[in-house]
Amino acid sequence: QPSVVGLDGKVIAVTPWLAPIVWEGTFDSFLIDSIYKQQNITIATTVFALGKYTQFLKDFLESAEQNYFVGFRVHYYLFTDHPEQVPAVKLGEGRQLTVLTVASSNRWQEITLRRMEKLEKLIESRLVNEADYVFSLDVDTKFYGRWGAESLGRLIGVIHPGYYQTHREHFPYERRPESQAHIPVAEGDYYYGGAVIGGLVKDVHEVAKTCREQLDIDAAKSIEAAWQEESHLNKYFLYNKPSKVLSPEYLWQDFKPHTNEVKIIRFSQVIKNYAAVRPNP
Ligand SMILES: CC(=O)N[C@H]1[C@@H](OP(=O)(O)OP(=O)(O)OC[C@H]2O[C@@H](n3ccc(=O)[nH]c3=O)[C@H](O)[C@@H]2O)O[C@H](CO)[C@H](O)[C@@H]1O
Ligand SMILES: [Mn+2]
Repeated sequence: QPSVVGLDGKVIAVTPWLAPIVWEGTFDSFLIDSIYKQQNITIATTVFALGKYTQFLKDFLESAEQNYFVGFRVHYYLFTDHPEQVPAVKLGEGRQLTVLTVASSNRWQEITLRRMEKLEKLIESRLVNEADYVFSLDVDTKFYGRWGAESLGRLIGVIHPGYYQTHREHFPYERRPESQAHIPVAEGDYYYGGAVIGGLVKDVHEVAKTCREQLDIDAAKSIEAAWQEESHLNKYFLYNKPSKVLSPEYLWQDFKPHTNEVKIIRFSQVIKNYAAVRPNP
């Protein structure tokens, strides 16, 4: 199992398959932005806000405008069942937001896992023509620090902040062999968070399509993986390694105390009252 933090307490900045792990101090932000700016790219960003999760949109969008790909062309695609609740947030130059209305659901598990299918279809219908890169992000989040072109690459996953020092036997992977998301106990590199998926449009399409197909096979057998699409994403990344891995700086949790290795918190899950925001327990 690859380490994320060494025995000396220093962070590890490369995976065993030679993909960078992005940490503060490993890149020159000005240089890396200027390289990608020359390519005149568009970064599509999908975000879902169904039911009571529309309450997270204002902070998500406002903090993204301050921190997320500042100076780049960013196109948010916002899926919601309450288009009237989308807040008016002033966007910077070159940035736009498209609201896409979707059906409501009374199960949070269904909402989160259906994102794969919606992402797959959106890429087919629009993103192939409208964007170069795409990120799918959780909405119950806030940006606190820079998130720029250092995060770009062919296929991007993020190390979940809750498990970066956990032995893989204890990762919450799906363990039932009947599920397509099954990962045996002696396998696994990292535990990736479902809150961030990114990369080239074509490569993210492959992730979304594969996970949607695997979710469908499970559903036909009435199996739902331990952490829904996150479990299927972890399975996908085990056999299709990300070309770049984002450190937990790119996915923190507000309730987690700061640690020495994480020098900057860039993106973090806000504290939420699950019972109050989700449609079902
Ligand atoms: C930090 C992290 O990696 N979080 C993952 C984790 O729990 P989380 O507790 O972060 O899941 P969550 O409740 O935030 O749901 C994921 C996302 O689905 C959307 N949503 C969900 C419920 C709802 O009523 N309305 C709505 O819009 C919303 O965009 C939300 O951000 O596991 C989930 C699958 O079980 C997802 O893989 C999440 O990405
Ligand atoms: Mn979340």
